[in-house]
Amino acid sequence: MTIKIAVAGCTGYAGGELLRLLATRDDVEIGALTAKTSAGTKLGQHHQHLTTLLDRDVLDTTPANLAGHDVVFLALPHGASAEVAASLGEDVLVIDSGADFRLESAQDWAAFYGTEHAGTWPYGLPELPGQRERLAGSRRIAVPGCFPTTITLALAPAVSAGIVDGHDVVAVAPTGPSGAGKSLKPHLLGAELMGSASAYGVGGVHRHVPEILQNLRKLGAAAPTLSFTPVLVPMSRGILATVSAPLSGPTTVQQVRDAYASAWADEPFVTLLPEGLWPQTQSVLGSNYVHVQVAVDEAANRLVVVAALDNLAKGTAGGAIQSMNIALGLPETQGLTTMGVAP
Ligand SMILES: NC(=O)C1=CN([C@@H]2O[C@H](COP(=O)(O)OP(=O)(O)OC[C@H]3O[C@@H](n4cnc5c(N)ncnc54)[C@H](OP(=O)(O)O)[C@@H]3O)[C@@H](O)[C@H]2O)C=CC1
Ligand SMILES: CC(=O)N[C@@H](CCC(=O)OP(=O)(O)O)C(=O)O
Repeated sequence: MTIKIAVAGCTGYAGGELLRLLATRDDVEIGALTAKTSAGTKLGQHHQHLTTLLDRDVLDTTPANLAGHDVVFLALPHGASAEVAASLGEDVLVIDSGADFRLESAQDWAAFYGTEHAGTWPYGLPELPGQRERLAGSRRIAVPGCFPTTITLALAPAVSAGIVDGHDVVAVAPTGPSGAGKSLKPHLLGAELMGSASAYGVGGVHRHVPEILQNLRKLGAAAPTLSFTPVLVPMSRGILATVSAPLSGPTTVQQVRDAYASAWADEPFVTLLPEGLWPQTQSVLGSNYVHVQVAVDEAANRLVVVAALDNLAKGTAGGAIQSMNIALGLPETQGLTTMGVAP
């Protein structure tokens, strides 16, 4: 069976990574590639690394251009997905990289995005309890944000096992500018970015806070609280999150390791590193893996977890393809790499 796919938002970073991962698959046919202001250009003008697709035309994002595909990936700015999705048949698998359909609470949506809530689709994080079953056969999938994937997975086994209860979670996460998309932003110009690290979205205002709390509740946390600080650093891709939370009771690091190893024994893309190895962004670049390491800070009585992923791979496009595989009944790992790129 050949799966005919379209990518709306093909000229952006997420669209480019989707195509990098999909173009080499024998079971995938690359159909329409669409955008907005770039319509009428060639894909090679935007993604010179996509060698076999350089001559492909970038079309306008219209219902007619997106018709006739088995899967349509939406890699559009927040707020643009609902209208496009509404024009696609219910039999078409629509996978949205944006935030529009991630949150269950319309109040949270209004508070953090300031527009009308479009709705809620099955959430594309298969590692959450029961989520593979929800994704199987689904025709609408909301891909998680890159920080929510990192921070949720960092804590998931600990919350599920009751090692922490999800209150007073503190997360600090350096990330690269590719997370902000390709459009021009003054604070992302090379001169401002190079050689400097800067916090942003400080004080509980980043829009990923409600999404992470929603995930922690799904893992069993009754009343989770989170203080989250993203930090922009000069590396093109990657997230390295350090997440800590108070221990529920006396716990050794071996007990924590056992809980993580057992929770992830069958997970294809999340792993607890061997003792002594701490996650590095470079080791997961281009791969769909999340690398995790744990420690117990006895003096502070806190669990400390460090997690690394590639925001464009497992954090967006790789996660989207993992969910597509599940939805279509394909092997979950098809077309996704486990090895990073180094040095
Ligand atoms: N970058 C990342 O690491 C992550 C991104 N995401 C999400 O993925 C989505 C895409 O992000 P990203 O690729 O970084 O963004 P970019 O800004 O790099 O790309 C946006 C794309 O959408 C197109 N576009 C913009 N407005 C419209 C519109 N109204 N109709 C049709 N096409 C439009 C642009 O086309 P044109 O060239 O014509 O302007 C471009 O192709 C966002 O919702 C983002 O939040 C999620 C997790 C991580
Ligand atoms: C550096 C930078 O700005 N990163 C982005 C990452 C967001 C993302 O990629 O996820 P969404 O799909 O929810 O936008 C940010 O912090 O908003």
